[in-house]
Amino acid sequence: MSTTNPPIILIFSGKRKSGKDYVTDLIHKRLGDDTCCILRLSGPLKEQYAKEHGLDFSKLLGAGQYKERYRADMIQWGERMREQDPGFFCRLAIREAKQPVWIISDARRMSDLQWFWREFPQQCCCVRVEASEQIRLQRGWKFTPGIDDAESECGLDQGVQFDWIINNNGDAVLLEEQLKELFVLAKEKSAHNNGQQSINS
Ligand SMILES: Nc1ncnc2c1ncn2[C@@H]1O[C@H](COP(=O)(O)OP(=O)(O)OP(=O)(O)O)[C@@H](O)[C@H]1O
Ligand SMILES: C[C@@](O)(CCOP(=O)(O)O)CC(=O)O
Repeated sequence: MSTTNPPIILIFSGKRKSGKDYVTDLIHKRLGDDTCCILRLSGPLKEQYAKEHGLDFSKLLGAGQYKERYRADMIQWGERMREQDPGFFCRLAIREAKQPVWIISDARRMSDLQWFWREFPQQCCCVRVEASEQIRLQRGWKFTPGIDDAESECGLDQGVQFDWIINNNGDAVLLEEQLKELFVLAKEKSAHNNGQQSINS
């Protein structure tokens, strides 16, 4: 069962190898398991795709090259599912969430944001993770036509007013500095939520 009304949802997006997983893992570690959970829209997608194609789900979740071999096909497979039901992966991703702070680590499409805005109009905070092409190349990114110029990577390039833009070019001090306010906001919201829960109980 999920906490259907979390006080805050941080929705992260960013290009391949911008560091979405790195940054969201850092926030998660800092806030702790009781306060915060990471929800990946690609989690249920990869799980189902792995089952149907006899692949290693845990390797699809990792940061290595394995998932890149299947990325183009996974994108198309996921898009066919989304065409039938745009909220399909969003609903699956949040079903077990119990903590007050939800981190969606991988929004890619306007339809993902629209789903969260519609379901949770007061709680969504959109965060963009950015890194230069040079840094992304160093992290193993290679421009791939059909992926890096398609909706999966470019769907949120325009038309979104991000609440936060995090520069993640590898400077740990700068990253920490940028995350300070986010930590404060998340802690405030979760503390307020705990207060509300003890009033209601
Ligand atoms: N600030 C950082 N300092 C050191 N290493 C980093 C930093 N940010 C990202 N990395 C490393 O770069 C690689 C890519 O980062 P990550 O997997 O977080 O990117 P991503 O945006 O989630 O990529 P993808 O969309 O391909 O899943 C990882 O090996 C990660 O550890
Ligand atoms: C298939 C897909 O979910 C892969 C995402 O993998 P990752 O977040 O880059 O590890 C991308 C998409 O949904 O378009």
